[in-house]
Amino acid sequence: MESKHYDVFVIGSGVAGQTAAKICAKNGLKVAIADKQSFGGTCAIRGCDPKKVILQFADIIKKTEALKGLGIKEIPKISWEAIQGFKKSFVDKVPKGTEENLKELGIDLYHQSPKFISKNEISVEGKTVSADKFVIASGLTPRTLHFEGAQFLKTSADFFNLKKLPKSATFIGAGYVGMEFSYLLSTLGCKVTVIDRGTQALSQFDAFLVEKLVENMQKKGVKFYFNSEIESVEKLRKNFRINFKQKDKTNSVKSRIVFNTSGRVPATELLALEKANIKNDETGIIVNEFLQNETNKNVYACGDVSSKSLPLTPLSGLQGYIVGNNIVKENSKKFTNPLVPSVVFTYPNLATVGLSENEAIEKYKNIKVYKGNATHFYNAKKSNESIYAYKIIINKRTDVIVGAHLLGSEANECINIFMMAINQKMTVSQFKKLIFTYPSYSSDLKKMMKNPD
Ligand SMILES: Cc1cc2nc3c(=O)[nH]c(=O)nc-3n(C[C@H](O)[C@H](O)[C@H](O)COP(=O)(O)OP(=O)(O)OC[C@H]3O[C@@H](n4cnc5c(N)ncnc54)[C@H](O)[C@@H]3O)c2cc1C
Ligand SMILES: NC(=O)c1ccc[n+]([C@@H]2O[C@H](COP(=O)([O-])OP(=O)(O)OC[C@H]3O[C@@H](n4cnc5c(N)ncnc54)[C@H](O)[C@@H]3O)[C@@H](O)[C@H]2O)c1
Repeated sequence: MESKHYDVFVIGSGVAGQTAAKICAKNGLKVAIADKQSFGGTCAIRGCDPKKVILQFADIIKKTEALKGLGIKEIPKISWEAIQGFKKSFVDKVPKGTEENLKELGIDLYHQSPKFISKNEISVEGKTVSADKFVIASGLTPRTLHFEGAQFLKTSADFFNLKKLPKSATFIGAGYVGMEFSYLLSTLGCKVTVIDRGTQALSQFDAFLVEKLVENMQKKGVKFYFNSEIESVEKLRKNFRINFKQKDKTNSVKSRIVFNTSGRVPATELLALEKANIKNDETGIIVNEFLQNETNKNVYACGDVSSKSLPLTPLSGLQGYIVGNNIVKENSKKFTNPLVPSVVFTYPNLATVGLSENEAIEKYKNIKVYKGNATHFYNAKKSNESIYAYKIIINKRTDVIVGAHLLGSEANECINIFMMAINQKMTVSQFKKLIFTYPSYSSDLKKMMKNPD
């Protein structure tokens, strides 16, 4: 077998792997990167970016629906084929652009999953390749479900390749992916069912706001089943029948397509980590504050696959940057959990940053909560929005803002203002002294902190 040696071998060409690889190459190291799929990673090809291209059409429908009869005569009709074509115009460029970019930096590319064969060797494309350092940045992959008929389930990656809009769809899992896609399909006219084993959708988000979002989707015809365990999926002539147990009651729904949106797990299965003594568990590759594996110090992990990650793009980029720097200048940077805002791109969006109400009680004991509906605010009224709500958490002793949770059409942008306020440890009175543009949604944030709950 042919053999080769690199200073750094990176597994995975998403934002985390690319960032680490580029830093190493720019600092004169001999670098290779392998991906088993098209180069570019989840966010750019099968995640955030193509999703946002498609979602904006659903958002336009929602906005115009609210203004129908108030100036809008007809709700725009969409062409799924044209939307997919527009989305493709972004996605199709990614693999070639990514590869060219990496090659220009002198990085060697491999198009296969490598397998570790020893602590510092892998086998890939028929070669034995050794390296001084390895970076594992292989991301997450959909969780495998184990009931009868699970082979019929589609994944989020399949969603992006739907040739036509299904008449009906079922989502197993009401997390980020299940909620964003069910909002999208239901708005475009598909009959949607969502089944989750938990007690609520989006368990990481504030229950008061999630309930409002779910109620709103229910009003638009989305059916939700919580506390439900799937028993089997049967293939019928045109449809699938999804059989599930809700508490002790057996139930079933039929739909044209069924998506597994039950979460994503670390993509490590193909790597034969045990051959290199790389400790991992269900949270991913176990790493220390330098994002270095403790059982094999020549291995770093960054992005979704690292045990210290939250699966969000900005965090993957940050971790890739830290790993790149720690390889170039031995362990010069520590990963300390930054404040990470997050948003579910339904309409309205659901956004969060900082502490939840319970976390704040645990940490500070005495807290103040500003909570309520903002549908009477001018911004909501002028767009005839029927859902706009908030919960903002304050440390009562210091008056410092410690958490913010927003449900509104511009929550995805407004949450960043709270991210900065929390980062700066701003008090409510300092926040209220700032001048914001008017009548912007950000100016509503000051109004939200008027009367504590
Ligand atoms: C549908 C969807 C929507 C999302 N929307 C958002 C959003 O709006 N905002 C946000 O912040 N985040 C979003 N995310 C999460 C975001 O996409 C990830 O956090 C981010 O892409 C992780 O980057 P990464 O580099 O760690 O991993 P990835 O981008 O997943 O890259 C990992 C790469 O490794 C490759 N790989 C895997 N196994 C192997 C192997 N054995 N050998 C070789 N290569 C391998 C994969 O093919 C992939 O290219 C979304 C995710 C999904 C699925
Ligand atoms: N807007 C965004 O930033 C965005 C969008 C999509 C994904 N993401 C990232 O990707 C990650 C994965 O998202 P996701 O939606 O795949 O997972 P998730 O963890 O957000 O949600 C999974 C849901 O499936 C349910 N579930 C699990 N097993 C089940 C079963 N057997 N039957 C029924 N329900 C089951 C869980 O209770 C949960 O509600 C997220 O954590 C997020 O960080 C982010």
